[in-house]
Amino acid sequence: HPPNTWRLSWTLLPPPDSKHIKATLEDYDEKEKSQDRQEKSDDNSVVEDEPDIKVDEESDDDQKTPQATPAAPSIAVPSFNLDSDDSNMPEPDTNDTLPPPSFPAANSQQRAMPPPPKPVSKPPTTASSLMPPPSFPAPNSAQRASNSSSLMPPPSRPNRSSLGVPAIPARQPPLSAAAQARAPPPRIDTPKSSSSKVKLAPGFSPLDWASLAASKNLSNVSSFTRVTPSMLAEKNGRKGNDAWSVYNGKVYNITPYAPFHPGGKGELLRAAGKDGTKLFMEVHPWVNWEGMLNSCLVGVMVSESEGEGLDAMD
Ligand code: HEM
Repeated sequence: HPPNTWRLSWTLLPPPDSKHIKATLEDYDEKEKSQDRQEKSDDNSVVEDEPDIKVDEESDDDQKTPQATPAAPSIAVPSFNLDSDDSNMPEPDTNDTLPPPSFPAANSQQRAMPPPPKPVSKPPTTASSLMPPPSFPAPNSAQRASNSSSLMPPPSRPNRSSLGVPAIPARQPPLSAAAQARAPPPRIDTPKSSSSKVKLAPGFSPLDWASLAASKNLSNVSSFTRVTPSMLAEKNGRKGNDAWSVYNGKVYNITPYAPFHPGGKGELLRAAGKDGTKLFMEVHPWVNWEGMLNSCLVGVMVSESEGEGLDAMD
């Protein structure tokens, strides 16, 4: 870095003086000529002196760009010299001074390696340099030169049927507008209500039945009865007779309950005069018939002989 005083000396330079510049230039030319003569005499060469090109300095003196000349600074500028014997500066110990480090290190392997090979051909600088990179493996690679069968094809998709997955039916091409107009409207299957409940008449709701059944005995028999199959068959709800049904061995008079049956009177009377346990359990095994029909209990189912015997005993 130049000393800061340089900047100062430039600012303190006197204004350019054409006479001073001219004198300096002439002095410089004289010195150069004397040097040339000295060199030529030393070489003993036969080369003739080059003709001096004379420039009419007087004519275009005013048009020349003023040149600055070194001038002595008006103030004392301290000078520094690395070679100077400065007692204030610490003397470098030449024994401890190491040569500047070089890279790579002298004992490294990298230094022993040969320089990288120079590219054979210059990289293209035209539009071809914008081409996509070469495919992999390279066309001249050993991998490509070897048997191409070593490159396995991608695995095929597993057969859906082998995985136990039902095959998806192929899509049909969309119908044209005319075909759509001719075609019947798409059938939208509304989910059929699985309920077969009937609309009960007012005053025949389950709550109405509960209150009625709790109020009185609806069996229409004077006492607990042993019902034989022949007796049961007569109570089928026809000809003004009550309808009796057997559920799990117990005989119930189902006639008072018929208008309250959510599944309808007809459904209930299918079991009239019979054992309705199987039908009942097929439709609604969760229904607690014992609690609902307690007031309708007639008796228990007995065999024909048992009924007779009991009657005889009575
Ligand atoms: C005395 C005996 C019976 C009693 C106490 C009884 C009672 C009931 C009750 C409480 C329901 C409503 C069930 C619910 O909402 O989940 C019902 C529904 C029904 N019951 Fe009975 N039932 C009897 C006998 C029968 C018999 C013998 C049949 C048929 C042969 C039958 C056919 C039906 C049907 C079809 C429904 C409509 C089920 C539905 O769609 O939700 N019931 N019954």
